[in-house]
Amino acid sequence: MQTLRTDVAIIGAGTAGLSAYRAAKAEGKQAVLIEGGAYGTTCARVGCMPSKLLIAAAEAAHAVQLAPRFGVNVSGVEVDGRAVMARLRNERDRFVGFVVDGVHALPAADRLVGHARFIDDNLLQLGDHTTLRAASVVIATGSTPIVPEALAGLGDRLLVNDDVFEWQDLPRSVAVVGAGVIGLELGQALARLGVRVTLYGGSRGHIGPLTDPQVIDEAHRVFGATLHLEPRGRVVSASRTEAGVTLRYARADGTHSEDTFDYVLAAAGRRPNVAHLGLANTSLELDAHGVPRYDAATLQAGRAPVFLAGDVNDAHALLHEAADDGRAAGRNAARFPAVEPVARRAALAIVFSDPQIAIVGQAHATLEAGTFVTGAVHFEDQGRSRVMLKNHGLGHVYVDRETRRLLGAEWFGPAAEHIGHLLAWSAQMRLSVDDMLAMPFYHPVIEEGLRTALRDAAAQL
Ligand SMILES: Cc1cc2nc3c(=O)[nH]c(=O)nc-3n(C[C@H](O)[C@H](O)[C@H](O)COP(=O)(O)OP(=O)(O)OC[C@H]3O[C@@H](n4cnc5c(N)ncnc54)[C@H](O)[C@@H]3O)c2cc1C
Ligand SMILES: NC(=O)c1ccc[n+]([C@@H]2O[C@H](COP(=O)([O-])OP(=O)(O)OC[C@H]3O[C@@H](n4cnc5c(N)ncnc54)[C@H](O)[C@@H]3O)[C@@H](O)[C@H]2O)c1
Repeated sequence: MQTLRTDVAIIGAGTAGLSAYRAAKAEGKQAVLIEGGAYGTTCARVGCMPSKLLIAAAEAAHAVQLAPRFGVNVSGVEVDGRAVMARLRNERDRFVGFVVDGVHALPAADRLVGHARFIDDNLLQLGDHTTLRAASVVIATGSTPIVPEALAGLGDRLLVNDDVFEWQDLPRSVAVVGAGVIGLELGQALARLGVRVTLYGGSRGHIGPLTDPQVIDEAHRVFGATLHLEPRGRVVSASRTEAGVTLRYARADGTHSEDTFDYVLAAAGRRPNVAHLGLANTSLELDAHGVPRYDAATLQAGRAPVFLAGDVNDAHALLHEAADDGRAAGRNAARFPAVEPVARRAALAIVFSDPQIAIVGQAHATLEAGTFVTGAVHFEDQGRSRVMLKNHGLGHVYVDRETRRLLGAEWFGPAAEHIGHLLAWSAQMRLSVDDMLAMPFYHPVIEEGLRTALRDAAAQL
């Protein structure tokens, strides 16, 4: 057993960990990066990038299916599942390769391999080969998919996102359990690639990250028109049969459905990776999920020299937030005990479904009733969206009654990934609805839909 010392130990070489390592080094401190699994990050290996590659293939298939509605007839179109998955894996491996090369370029002494667990607040054990004493520690261990109890026991018929991206071919049918972000993105993409998909929502009827009841209703209606969506209910049982998995679902209205699929994909949320960290050996106070209580402004756990960055802190679970967290946690860990609050960017989350979803600034559920007005745009008759046969969705902007400032938005419509950025930049610049309406709007563009929503809000003030 070797014993090492460092200023900052970082557990997890994902996006948050890599960013924490660079920040600690930039402060002139010693830092080591500990990885217990494969290098390459969740985002590149089994998250953002492979999911967007699957969606890109699905969009290509969908564009062909839509072509006759423009008067463009196509014949003999088929989805070659093996080719779809081969491109996905090749491109994914390329992205992963860049990350792995970056890690290998770090000084060898700064890279430790092994599963880390705490012996006390400042002492870590790595596998059975190393103990590491650190003046401070950044926990950046990411998260793991949650498998609902009803799906336990399905063996190799149960999938999580990681498994999908290793497929050699597309299966015939998949039940997707959970209509959150992953469920929507992967469920819709698979359906568009010809896989028979049913998307099973949970008991509260959530869809994606939406919290605004009107936008949720519209999303249920629009997705329900093209996807087999069971919006609200509960999976009562799932059992292996010769044909695959038979799933029984109790709808909120008291009726039941039963269907058989090749596979079930668990997309019911993710939990922070804290279970095997030996946190009981530390002085840290843990919440009900076993996650150390920490200060959201400094990312410090209590008064200990321990910081939480990325998915493990259970706050945002987004790539850019993990990178920002890592930077802040790495810097504060290096400067400990002189920790400082971190300036955050305006909140922005995007779902790459079709239509896309963007949540900006304050989500509807976090706003205080009576303090804001809602400006709306319905996309059915929005000019450019209609031209492109993308005229589905509903966008809501929330504007403060007193200051007339943009507070947030829940946007479900075409090009929401771009509109979401305009909205997030406006929210961060603390623009008022009047400032935003004074900006240029070209014709004919989808941004004119944003202007409609802003005008609607302004008219109510
Ligand atoms: C399917 C999917 C699609 C996504 N799409 C998007 C998207 O489009 N846009 C977006 O912004 N976000 C997306 N995300 C979310 C994004 O991928 C995550 O928020 C981000 O990757 C989290 O980074 P992280 O550094 O916290 O965790 P990770 O990258 O998971 O890094 C954690 C690392 O810690 C290691 N580790 C864990 N425990 C230990 C231990 N005890 N000792 C040593 N090492 C340990 C793990 O092996 C891992 O390498 C997606 C996620 C998924 C699953
Ligand atoms: N485009 C992106 O940025 C992107 C893409 C994928 C994932 N992510 C990140 O990864 C996180 C995890 O994604 P996720 O989709 O797993 O989680 P999620 O929290 O977005 O969605 C999980 C959904 O499953 C439902 N659910 C829970 N238990 C259930 C059950 N037993 N049966 C049916 N439904 C159930 C929940 O109500 C919720 O709607 C996201 O919150 C997001 O931050 C981001």
